Amino acid sequence: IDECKELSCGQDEPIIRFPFQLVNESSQDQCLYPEFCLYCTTIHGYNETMVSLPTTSGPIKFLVEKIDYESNQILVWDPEKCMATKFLKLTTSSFLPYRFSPVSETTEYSFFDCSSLSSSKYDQSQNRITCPIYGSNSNHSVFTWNLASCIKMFDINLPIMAPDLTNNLLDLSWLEQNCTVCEAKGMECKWKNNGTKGETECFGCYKKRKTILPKSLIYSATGSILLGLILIALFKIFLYFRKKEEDQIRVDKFLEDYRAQKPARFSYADLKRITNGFKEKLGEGAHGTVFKGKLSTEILVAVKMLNGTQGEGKEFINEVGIMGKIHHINVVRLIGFCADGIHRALVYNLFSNGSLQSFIFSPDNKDHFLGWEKLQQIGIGIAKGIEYLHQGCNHPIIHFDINPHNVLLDDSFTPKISDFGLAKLCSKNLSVVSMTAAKGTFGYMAPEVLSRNFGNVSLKSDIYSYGMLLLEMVGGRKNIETSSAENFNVLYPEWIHNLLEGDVHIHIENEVDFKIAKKLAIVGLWCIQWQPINRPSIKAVVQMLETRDDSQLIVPPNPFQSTTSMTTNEKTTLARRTFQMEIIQE
Ligand SMILES: Nc1ncnc2c1ncn2[C@@H]1O[C@H](COP(=O)(O)OP(=O)(O)OP(=O)(O)O)[C@@H](O)[C@H]1O
Repeated sequence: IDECKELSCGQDEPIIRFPFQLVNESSQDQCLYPEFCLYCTTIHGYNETMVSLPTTSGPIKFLVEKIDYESNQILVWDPEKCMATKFLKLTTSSFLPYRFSPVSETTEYSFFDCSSLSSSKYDQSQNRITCPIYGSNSNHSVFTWNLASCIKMFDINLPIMAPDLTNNLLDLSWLEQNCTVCEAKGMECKWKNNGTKGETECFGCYKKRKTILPKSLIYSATGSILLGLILIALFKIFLYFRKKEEDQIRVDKFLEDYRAQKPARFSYADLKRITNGFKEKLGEGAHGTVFKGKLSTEILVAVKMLNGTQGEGKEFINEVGIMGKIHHINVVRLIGFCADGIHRALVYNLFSNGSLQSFIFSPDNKDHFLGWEKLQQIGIGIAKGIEYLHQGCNHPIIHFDINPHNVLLDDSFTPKISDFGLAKLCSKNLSVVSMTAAKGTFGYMAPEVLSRNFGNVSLKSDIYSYGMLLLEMVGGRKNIETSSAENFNVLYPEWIHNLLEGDVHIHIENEVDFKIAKKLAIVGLWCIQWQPINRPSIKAVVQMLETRDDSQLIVPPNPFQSTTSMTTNEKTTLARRTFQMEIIQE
């Protein structure tokens, strides 16, 4: 827009901007604020800037010599070379928004009437009086200007700056126009078109100001940018190599961890060192002796030295093969193994509390009984371990030897299933397993493992063993000791049935505890159903144990119901008969 252009009447003429407005001399009606309207004219072939001040005693024209927008001052020159006359006019009329530029000290001015002088003498170029009225600073000598023929009119003291009256120059100030609102918006002011006089409006000039930067600044800016780019590049290179290094560390760590998942192989000499010469014996099982060992100050281990008389070591290979693949919180982790000549050993984490067997006590035995809450947690833990073996691995694993000896307890009594010597890997969808020999621990073995008359060997065989373990935990006695070796399997569950019917008295005061005991017993009874098909899956077992709604738990049919009128001896005979059914060899 026009207001944004830098206007002037010529090369050396003052720049015209707000509050001034440049108009054509002929079209003064465009003037929005006449006192601030400037126009261009030519005098003696020179471009000049003119202002016409509309005073009360008529308009007075001046040439504009200089405009100082900082101090709001305008220096004007009288083209008629009669500044004294115009000065007197101005002193006697209002010429707002201008005023004389004030000074701190008053100055005395003397005025002379020189109208009697011939016009030829009004020649300033020859130091002659140029006007009928002459005004001068009183200090000036009257002889300088040949004032002898003039009549002194008067002297006045004015606190204004008019030292150049004789030079036709006059300094005027204009009242500052309020432009703060526009400036606050980063815009500029102009007189409002069609508005009342003095009304302003804002406008924006978006032209780019041409700025010439010093060379040193350009060099230092370029240098800084280059330095910045080099630093960024170096930082990126550093990040790249650090990321690469981190990746390598991650891969190494992964490989290390991956290797750690596999059981390590120990020599016999290693085991001797680890166990401090097989010094501390933890226990003894059918397949070997277990010793305490130390891998490091933090890792304590149990080293199970297998009996050397174990033929081709099939069970050993089996256990290493299976254990190396499985990792679950409720399954013992195999740390390593030893196959060094005739020596074979398995190395596990050490579980300070030993096997569950040593924690099965009657609730009446207040000193040793673990409490029903803890028993329930242990029961659930074992079930989850079995669930992992049955359903969580690549191939379902049947343990075949779930019993309290093969459940170890860590510091916080988390159960860990161990002893995989008899475990068997099954193909994924096969729930029926071929068995060439019935093996396991007497008392926990499912009937079908013993005799094919009871059905096929399957995952349900572990459920049976688990059921017996649960019932043993509830009864607080070791089932194989219940009665004679012949009737243990029959009498014990019957005892539990009687417990559920309230016949056999176990002292449980607490309602919550009673519910837990009842739940464990009911689940145990379902697990030891004679027909594998009637036993729940391990998933269902976990669900039943974890349910809070025990109203859903139904006591399974009592396989001994029809014999309620029999004496214990008669039941034992029946049971023996049942057990004496023919074992079908595969
Ligand atoms: N990792 C272990 N941490 C602590 N004690 C253990 C560990 N492994 C075994 N034991 C102890 O050693 C005993 C013997 O264990 P082992 O597994 O050899 O025999 P078992 O399970 O009792 O019998 P079998 O080997 O005939 O099944 C256990 O009863 C237990 O007290």
